[in-house]
Amino acid sequence: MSGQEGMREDMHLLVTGAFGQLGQCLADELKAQQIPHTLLSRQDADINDTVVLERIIADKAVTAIINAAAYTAVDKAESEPELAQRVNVDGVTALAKLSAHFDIPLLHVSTDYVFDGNQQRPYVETDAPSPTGVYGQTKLDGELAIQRHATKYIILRTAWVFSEYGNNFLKTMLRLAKERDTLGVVADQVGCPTYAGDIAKALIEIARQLHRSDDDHQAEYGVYHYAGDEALSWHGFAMAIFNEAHLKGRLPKVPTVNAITTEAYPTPVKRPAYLVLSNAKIAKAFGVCVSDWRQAVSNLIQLE
Ligand SMILES: NC(=O)C1=CN([C@@H]2O[C@H](COP(=O)(O)OP(=O)(O)OC[C@H]3O[C@@H](n4cnc5c(N)ncnc54)[C@H](O)[C@@H]3O)[C@@H](O)[C@H]2O)C=CC1
Repeated sequence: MSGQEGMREDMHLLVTGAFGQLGQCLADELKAQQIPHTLLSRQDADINDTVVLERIIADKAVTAIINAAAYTAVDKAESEPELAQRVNVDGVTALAKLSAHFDIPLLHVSTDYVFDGNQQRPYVETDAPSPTGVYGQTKLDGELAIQRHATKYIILRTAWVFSEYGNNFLKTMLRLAKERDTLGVVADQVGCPTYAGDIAKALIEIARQLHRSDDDHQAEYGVYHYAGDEALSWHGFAMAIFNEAHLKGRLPKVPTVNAITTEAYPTPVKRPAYLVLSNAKIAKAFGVCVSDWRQAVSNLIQLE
């Protein structure tokens, strides 16, 4: 557990799941912006542990919760649905109840996988969810639990998250490119790469705006989409990474990347074919910048 005190107004943000990919980007950003906060990893406090969380929220005078904790193993969830349910539904329900109890906003992160990807246009927040696997279903059930138990909430659905932390597509591709001359990458699934650092910035900016909003009725609580500003296939994403790494002198040779089909790369959960999230609602409500993922890729490769 760690925190910072007294740098800016009386806002104090509690981050759960603080040692995940997004959690670590939130930690970096909160420190950089000198915003008072408390970081809780799973070891510090399980999101199901209401008694511990209640004490921390009261002791620290927390003004909003940002939940970056989740069960995120999309395929594994098919064989351990109880575990996914415990975190993504039961734990999120506990946080929603705490949000209501303390009358503080809950900013929660959800996924594009609440949709089936069968639509031919970008998904807006009012499109009907239709998850294709256990992970997506538990994330949707978590959203519904928040809507049932809390009134001050932001549910931010995002997609294809990458960063300097944890395991993600960017890191996997850079590793594979150093090991192999030829790769096969799926070319018939389209989505929006999103830098976790940009999600962190967006969440903090929203928390700040909600905190400043004197009149709760003006606060734009609800469901939002937030994803990268340009959609492309995994194959296109891999090529963008390799070309940038090569340009920056971090990859001597761009490997041959064969475009393969979803059928040729079967996974326990069938991935959506076209899952593009519209950022229009969040841009209008909070004025946050969409994630410029190409810039983020370039910055991260520089750090390699
Ligand atoms: N990674 C991706 O591509 C995408 C992620 N998302 C969502 O973004 C959010 C953040 O994802 P990542 O940072 O990539 O995930 P991650 O798997 O890197 O981090 C999740 C963190 O939650 C913690 N956690 C798990 N169960 C917990 C519990 N019971 N109590 C407290 N902490 C617990 C884990 O220890 C881990 O540190 C999640 O809500 C995820 O569903 C949405 C779309 C795509």
